[in-house]
Amino acid sequence: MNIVVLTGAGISAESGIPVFRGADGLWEGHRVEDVATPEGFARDPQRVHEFYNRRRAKLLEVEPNAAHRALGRLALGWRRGQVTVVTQNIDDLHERGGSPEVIHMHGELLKARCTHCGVVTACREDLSRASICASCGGIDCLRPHVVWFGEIPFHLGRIERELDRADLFVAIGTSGRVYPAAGFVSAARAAGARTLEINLEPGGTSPDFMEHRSGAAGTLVPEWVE
Ligand SMILES: CC(C)NC(=O)[C@H](Cc1c[nH]c2ccccc12)NC(=O)[C@H](CCCC/N=C(/NCCC(=O)O)S[C@H]1O[C@H](COP(=O)(O)OP(=O)(O)OC[C@H]2O[C@@H](n3cnc4c(N)ncnc43)[C@H](O)[C@@H]2O)[C@@H](O)[C@H]1O)NC(=O)OCc1ccccc1
Ligand SMILES: [Zn+2]
Repeated sequence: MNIVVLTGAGISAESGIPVFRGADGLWEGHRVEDVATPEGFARDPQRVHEFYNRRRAKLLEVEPNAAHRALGRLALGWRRGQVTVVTQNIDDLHERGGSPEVIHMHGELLKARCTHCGVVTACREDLSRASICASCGGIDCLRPHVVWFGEIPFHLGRIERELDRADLFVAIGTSGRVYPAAGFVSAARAAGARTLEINLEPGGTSPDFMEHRSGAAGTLVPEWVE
């Protein structure tokens, strides 16, 4: 039985990472166009660096929660097939929670990419226009290694293959508003998978979920895994 798990900001909420939508959401006070698009970065790179520097500093302060750890146990203990964790999150809490392999379809906050030579490097400190690329020596050329709106997500081929052979698709803590991730449940269902949603909100985010469990991921995910 192959399981594909898709996670969103809701799985990291109980670790103290703000979600995107809603009061005190990440998008509060920031126009997506300004901080999460290539055009916004071209217009005002310093504003975008500050937006991601704050999130990076916050990430280094927080810990994975019971939901991250439960998925880590599942992936390490599952003998009846494959467990594939696909996340829209750019934090490293799945890895710190014990997940051996995580597909970051929207990139990773603790990595920077050079817009000159394309080299991706680890990044745990603030980025700015004065940052220097360790590979080509370029300056004012590093950007967060994340996928912005209008950019093609990473690993789509691999993800489509895993969705095709999934027997169970589980979405945890995602509002299902951003594509192509929001379309994965329909693809999995069309491939014959059972589909389960775990989300704080009662109403399902898509008619393609056969089962919906409403509650906090930190409580429901360990229950589901056990
Ligand atoms: C807004 C939307 C309509 N726009 C899109 O979908 C666009 C495409 C598009 C444009 N116009 C359209 C019109 C119609 C359809 C699509 C489009 N998509 C793109 O641009 C994508 C790129 C999108 C990626 C952008 N980058 C992100 N992140 C990285 C950066 C960063 O993080 O700064 S998106 C970012 O926002 C999304 C936020 O959603 P969630 O994670 O779900 O978070 P949210 O706050 O919304 O919800 C939290 C949920 O958790 C629940 N919850 C809260 N607490 C808990 C709790 N404790 N327990 C359980 N659940 C909980 C809540 O109830 C809630 O449901 C995530 O994807 C996240 O990664 N690229 C692309 O399409 O390229 C072409 C292409 C595509 C395929 C093939 C070829 C070409
Ligand atoms: Zn470079």
